[in-house]
Amino acid sequence: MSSLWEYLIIALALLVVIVGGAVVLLHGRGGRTKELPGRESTPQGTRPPGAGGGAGTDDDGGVATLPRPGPTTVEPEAPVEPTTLPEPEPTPTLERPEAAAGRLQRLRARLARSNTALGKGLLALLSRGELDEEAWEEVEDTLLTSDLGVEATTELVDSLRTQVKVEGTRDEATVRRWLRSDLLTLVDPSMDRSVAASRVGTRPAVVMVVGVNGTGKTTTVGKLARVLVAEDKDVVLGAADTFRAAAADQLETWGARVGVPTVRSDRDGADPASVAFDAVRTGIEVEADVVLIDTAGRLHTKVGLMDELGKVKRVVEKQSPIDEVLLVLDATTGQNGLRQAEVFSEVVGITGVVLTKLDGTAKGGIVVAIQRKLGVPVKLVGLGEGPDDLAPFDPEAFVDAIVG
Ligand SMILES: Nc1nc2c(ncn2[C@@H]2O[C@H](COP(=O)(O)OP(=O)(O)OP(=O)(O)O)[C@@H](O)[C@H]2O)c(=O)[nH]1
Repeated sequence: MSSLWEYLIIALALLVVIVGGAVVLLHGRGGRTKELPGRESTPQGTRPPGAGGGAGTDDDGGVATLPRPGPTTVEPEAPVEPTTLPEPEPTPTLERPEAAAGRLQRLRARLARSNTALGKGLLALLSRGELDEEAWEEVEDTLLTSDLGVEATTELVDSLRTQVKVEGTRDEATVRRWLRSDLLTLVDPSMDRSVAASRVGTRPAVVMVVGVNGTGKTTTVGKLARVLVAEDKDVVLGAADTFRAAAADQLETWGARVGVPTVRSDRDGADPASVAFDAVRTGIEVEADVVLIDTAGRLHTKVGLMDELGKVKRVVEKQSPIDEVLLVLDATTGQNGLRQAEVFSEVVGITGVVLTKLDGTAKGGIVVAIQRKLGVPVKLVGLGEGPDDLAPFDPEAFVDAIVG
């Protein structure tokens, strides 16, 4: 009897060992999945947005079911492909911007398209048979609609009246000559229209670009960088428009196309003064020729925003003087542009004007009105949305485009 018990105990012990071994084996194969470093596990019951129910996941996010394998077929062995190295990443080719000189000649047609109407209208009026008071009033009206301003219009009409009286002849060629010469005097070719873009002693030149919303500031900074790169300048861009979310990206893209670095903050709404400060510091460190600072568009009537602009300027000046403050004005806004110019000038002291969107307006007379009001020259004009559609302002080419 006791030997029967002994056999039973031994058999039980063997059973325990066999079952235990089987459990350990099964667990070791399928119980744990190693997480790839850096891959995040998705909390149960949640799914990243846009992730569909792929293999292994049912649409309700419940129990995963794997697709059933079909009948096993033995595939013939695939021929071994010769190993090819991956194609090297192409080096981004930098664009070569068009030289600045002569751009206005190329863009003259765009200027002329809208402004020759003015020139033609004037020529037709002036060379017509009888120049009575009514005709002179028409000349005045035509000039006023071009945004030349009352003062400049009066001067021009007076001068033309005198010439008609003194010389008598009024054939078209003569009248065109008068008009060209008088307009040129008003536009004032003697003004210095160069943009400060060369190192001053041991530091880069610093240019700040300001203006109301949507006038084309960011675009202008990008285009100006191209003008300067074409002149072999080393440029650094500062994205101090931290208000409009896409402005820094937009500026960075402009810079990258011509190999120009952009200093920016990754945070929307960052302090624009500190970005501007960093940009100038970078410009000093990398020994750039010029630092161009883009600022957020702001209404000249908002005191708080104008104060902020004053602060940007003061903070930059703790590190380096600002050599140029360019006011970007949309030529199509007409007389309101003059008021903007006055206020910006009071707050940050404008040294030059960039007149954008001159391609879409017959109001070229604003050039004269602004220069007179502020005493600062129009230095650059925007004549389209193309990357090289910003040209140094050339008074002669401008007047020629008007009088034909
Ligand atoms: N036709 C034409 N369009 C221009 C010219 N300059 C700029 N633009 C366009 O004007 C629009 C506004 O330009 P942005 O550079 O974004 O203006 P911004 O002043 O930086 O705008 P905010 O940052 O909102 O103040 C864009 O669509 C430009 O392509 C120009 O000379 N001619």
